[in-house]
Amino acid sequence: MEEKEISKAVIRRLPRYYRYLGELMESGVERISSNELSERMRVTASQIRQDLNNFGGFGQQGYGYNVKYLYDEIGRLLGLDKKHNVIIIGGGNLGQALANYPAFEKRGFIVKGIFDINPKLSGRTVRGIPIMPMEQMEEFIRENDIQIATLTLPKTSATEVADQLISYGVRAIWNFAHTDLNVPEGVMVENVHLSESIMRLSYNLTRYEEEHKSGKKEKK
Ligand SMILES: NC(=O)c1ccc[n+]([C@@H]2O[C@H](COP(=O)([O-])OP(=O)(O)OC[C@H]3O[C@@H](n4cnc5c(N)ncnc54)[C@H](O)[C@@H]3O)[C@@H](O)[C@H]2O)c1
Repeated sequence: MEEKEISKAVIRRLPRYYRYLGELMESGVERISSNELSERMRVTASQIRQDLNNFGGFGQQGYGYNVKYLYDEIGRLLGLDKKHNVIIIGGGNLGQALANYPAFEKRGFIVKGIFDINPKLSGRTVRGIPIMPMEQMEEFIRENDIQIATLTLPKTSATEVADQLISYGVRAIWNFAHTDLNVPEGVMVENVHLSESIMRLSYNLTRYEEEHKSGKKEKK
């Protein structure tokens, strides 16, 4: 299939489509209309049609979307049809929690190794994944075709370690350290901030409580 330029906003929504389509496939659904998908995903049907039209030729009037075809195509676009070798730098609480999560492997993200400066952690394993000293990182990256590096170390070391990773040929950084990294062109960074997510929840909760309070006042 020829691909046209897809907007960043659509790309951000693709993982969610992928998840829903995967669930539909698991429950044996072969075709779905934009209206049905809209109800499940709580997104307007017109948004779904607009988003999925980017891929062309999926929706047929009256037939809906072919779930498996769409799932495979979106998976291919997201690069999920290939395996990606991953390392984690910072084998503390968060690094170990990520290494302990087997679902990444199902999606093709294979955690090959964990690196940490703490010598007490060296030689340990997490779910069979070895924790190694930083001195071994360069050779490991070159020998194991590592594509993605996960940063779960303090922000004070993140920039320095990111620069090292880039010089060893890593092009994708999944950054959990609370700092913005300056990277050269051709290097991709995805920042994850769980605290921003809980702040959004807090905003919604606060707004609800405010509205609820004023609602009560009005009733009096
Ligand atoms: N982005 C998020 O949503 C999110 C959520 C939780 C924690 N964090 C951040 O992730 C980081 C890790 O959190 P944690 O709870 O796992 O902390 P932690 O202290 O349990 O683990 C950090 C690990 O990094 C190692 N380390 C320190 N400097 C290093 C270096 N230069 N090279 C390699 N390893 C090094 C330490 O030895 C330690 O094992 C912290 O910076 C924290 O603020 C981010």
